[in-house]
Amino acid sequence: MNALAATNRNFRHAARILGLDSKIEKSLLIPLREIKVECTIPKDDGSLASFVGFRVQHDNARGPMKGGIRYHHEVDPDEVNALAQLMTWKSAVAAIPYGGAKGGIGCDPTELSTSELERLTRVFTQKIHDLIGIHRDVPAPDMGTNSQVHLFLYLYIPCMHATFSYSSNEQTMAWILDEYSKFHGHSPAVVTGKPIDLGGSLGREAATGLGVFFATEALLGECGKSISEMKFAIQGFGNVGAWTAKFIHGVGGKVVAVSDITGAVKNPNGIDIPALLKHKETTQSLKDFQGADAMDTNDLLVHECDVLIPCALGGVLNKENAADVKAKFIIEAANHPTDPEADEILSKKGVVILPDIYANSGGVTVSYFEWVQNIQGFMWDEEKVNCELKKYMMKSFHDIKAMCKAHDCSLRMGAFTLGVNRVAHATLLRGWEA
Ligand SMILES: NC(=O)C1=CN([C@@H]2O[C@H](COP(=O)(O)OP(=O)(O)OC[C@H]3O[C@@H](n4cnc5c(N)ncnc54)[C@H](O)[C@@H]3O)[C@@H](O)[C@H]2O)C=CC1
Ligand SMILES: O=C(O)CCC(=O)C(=O)O
Repeated sequence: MNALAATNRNFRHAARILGLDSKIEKSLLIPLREIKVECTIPKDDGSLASFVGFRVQHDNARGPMKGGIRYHHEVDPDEVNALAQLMTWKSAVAAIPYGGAKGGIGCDPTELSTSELERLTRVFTQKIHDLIGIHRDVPAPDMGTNSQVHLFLYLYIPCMHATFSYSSNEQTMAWILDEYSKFHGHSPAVVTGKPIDLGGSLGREAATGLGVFFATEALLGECGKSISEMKFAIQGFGNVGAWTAKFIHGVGGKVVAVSDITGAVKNPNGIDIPALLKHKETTQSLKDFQGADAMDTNDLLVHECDVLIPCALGGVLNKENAADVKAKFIIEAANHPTDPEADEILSKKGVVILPDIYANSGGVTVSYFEWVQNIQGFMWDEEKVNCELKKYMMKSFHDIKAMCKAHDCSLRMGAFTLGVNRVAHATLLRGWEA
């Protein structure tokens, strides 16, 4: 089932549980605006290349629209539409004053040079700059816009030509900020997840992983268990996967398997995550890591473990593999990793699934803190950011549990009913339902 059909199905199920009026149900389902732009850039070899970019602005009843921008070869309008809708419910679940949006460009960022990526990002920003804005739509990082970009500074010193290399994880957001500011004046709050030197927030880089960690702790605690007694398998070792693994390893949780696009590794006694991070940083790959055995990447999702954390693509858990999943808990750090058919199979097996619109909401929550700091012109310290994040994650977990109790439903429907109800209420208060 495609991402949009799956998201719509979950929304309709929640609308039924809440007994929403059909007019308001329809108005919440249809996105406010769908933008499609062609971005043509000169490649480094002088040839021209065109890429299609999307920004879907789903809903703004609760505030400016908010959501990441993804660079991936599989980006398509339906998927961006689904991800934008998920952002609306996610912001509402987290109780932050935003609506939902998402963007993407159909490209393989690993095939583009740094200067080609910069040109592409700037052209995309030129095409959408009048439709985004501090109080309108605030982009952020997502898959492929988090990765390290290496910038080379050439510094000429007499008798010596020295090359200095600088790398940044937040470079894509810095380019968007710079390009947008050419049209509208310096506007740090137009984008979040940007470098600290340009007004980024301390703690934003780790925030989604830290939020996943707090969410996991809350769920396991509710079941009388703790992270330190559990075995984890993690799919994806980018921004979200790597930080999640680091936090889990930090409190004694055993990460027994990790995969990314380059391969997969396993160790039943637990992988040394700091060593794996160092290996990845040096080689850009999980291959040839000495502290674990190589395994087939396709086996990661069905690997022997207590807790499975997908941190990469959508739709990875489906009717083909759901019956073989060994984990008792699934924490959805990725967006829509579980399609509805898999959801049904896993639920019948008694697997507890913590849904994406709660589990990965740490990223957008700290994006909100970043936006607030930019608007206030006052920077928080990292301890304040992390303490506030914990408070938000705990509060929404309890709010979701209350919905589950009230409607006798799964955690996914608890989160969906919580989010949809808050957006429906804001819509009614504004008088938009007609
Ligand atoms: N970055 C953020 O703040 C947030 C991200 N998310 C979601 O988390 C997921 C991951 O995002 P990021 O970590 O930011 O992206 P990223 O680009 O930093 O990392 C993605 C990771 O997935 C791996 N990957 C790609 N295809 C794979 C495959 N077929 N098998 C195994 N691994 C594969 C990549 O190698 C990389 O390690 C996405 O679903 C994203 O929408 C959700 C909330 C916030
Ligand atoms: O940080 C943000 O504003 C949005 C992050 C995002 O795209 C997501 O939660 O899926």
